[in-house]
Amino acid sequence: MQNESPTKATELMQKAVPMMLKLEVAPTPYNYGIWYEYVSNRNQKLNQIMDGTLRKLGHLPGFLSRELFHEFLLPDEFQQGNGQKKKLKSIVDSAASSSKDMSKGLDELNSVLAKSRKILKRADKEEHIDSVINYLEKGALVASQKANHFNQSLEQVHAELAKLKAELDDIKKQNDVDELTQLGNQKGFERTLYQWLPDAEDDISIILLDIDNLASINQQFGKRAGTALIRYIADLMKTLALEKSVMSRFEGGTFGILLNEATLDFTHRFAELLRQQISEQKIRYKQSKIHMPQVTVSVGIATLLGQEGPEEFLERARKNLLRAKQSGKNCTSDR
Ligand SMILES: Nc1nc2c(ncn2[C@@H]2O[C@H](COP(=O)(O)OP(=O)(O)OP(=O)(O)O)[C@@H](O)[C@H]2O)c(=O)[nH]1
Repeated sequence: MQNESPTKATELMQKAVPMMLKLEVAPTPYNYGIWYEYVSNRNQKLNQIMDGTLRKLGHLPGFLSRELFHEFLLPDEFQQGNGQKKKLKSIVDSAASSSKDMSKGLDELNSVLAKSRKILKRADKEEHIDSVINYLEKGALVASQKANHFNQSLEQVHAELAKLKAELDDIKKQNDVDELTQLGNQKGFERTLYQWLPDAEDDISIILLDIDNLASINQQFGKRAGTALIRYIADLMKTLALEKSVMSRFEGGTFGILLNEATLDFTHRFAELLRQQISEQKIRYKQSKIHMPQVTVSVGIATLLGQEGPEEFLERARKNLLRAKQSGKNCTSDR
C-alpha cells in the first residue's frame, strides 16, 4: 500500500467499497487491502490475476485474497514476521471494521430510499410528503455521520501507515548495515545499485577490494586478528569516503564501493589511492610491538557501459578483481 494523501485514500475507498458490495466481497482485512490496491490500478499483475479469477470463477476465494495480499501488499520486511506485521494487521483490521460500518450505513440509506419511494407512490396528502421528507432527512443524516466517521478513520489509517512506513525505512537502513564494520552490507550495496542505475549516465563505477591472503593471516595470527584486520581496513576506508559513494563489506575481506558521477579514470586513481594507503599501514599485532607483515589488497574496478544491467556490471568488476589476484595481487585491474 502506498503513502496516499487522505483525499486520495478516501477517493480510492469510495471506489473500492461499492465494488466490493456489488460483488458481495466479505469485508475482511485482506479483501479491503487488495480491493483498495485494485482500484488504484497501479499493480498490473495483481489486477490481471484478480480480473482473470473473477472471469473464471465469478468471485475471489478467501485463500486467494490472502495469498494476493501477502504477495503484492506486504513488503519483504513484513514477511519476515516482525512486529510491524502485527501493527499493519491492526491498522487493516480497524480500517476493515469502519468500511463494514460504512457499508452498513449505505445499506440502511438504500432501505430508507426504497421505503420512501414506496410511500411516495401512495402519498396523496401533504402530511404524507412531510413525513417522507423527515424520514429521508433522518436517513441521510445517519448515512452522512457514518461517512464522516469513515473519512476520519481513513485519515487515521493514513497517518498510522505513514508512521509505519517511517519505522520500516529505519529497519531497512539497519538491515543494510554490516555489523562487523558498520559499513553497508552487500544487500544495501545492491539495493543502491538498482536505485541509481535507471537515472545513471555512464558515470557510475564499482570498486571491489579484497584483502590478500586473509586465510593465511588467519592461520598465522588467529582468526580474531584477521577479523580485527577487516575492521581496521574498513575504518581506514571510512576516512577516505567520498560524497556520492557507498562503501560496503560483502563478506570476509571483500569490500564494495559504489561511486556516482565517477569516470573510469577517476575511479582508477581513487582505487589506487586506497590500495597504496592500505599497503603502507604498519599494523601491530594485538597492540604489541610485533608488526604484521605488509597487508595488501587487490582491486577490480568497472565503470558502467551503455545499457549494461546491474548484474553484468557487478560481474565485470568481479572479473577484474580476479584478474588483479591472478596478476600477482596488490594491484588494480580495470580490464
Ligand atoms: N578472520 C576472519 N576471516 C574470515 C571472515 N570471513 C571469512 N574469513 C576467511 O577469509 C578467508 C578468505 O579466503 P580466500 O577467499 O581463499 O582468500 P585469501 O586467503 O584472502 O586469498 P586471496 O583472496 O586469493 O588473496 C577464508 O579463510 C575465510 O574463512 C571473518 O569475518 N573474519
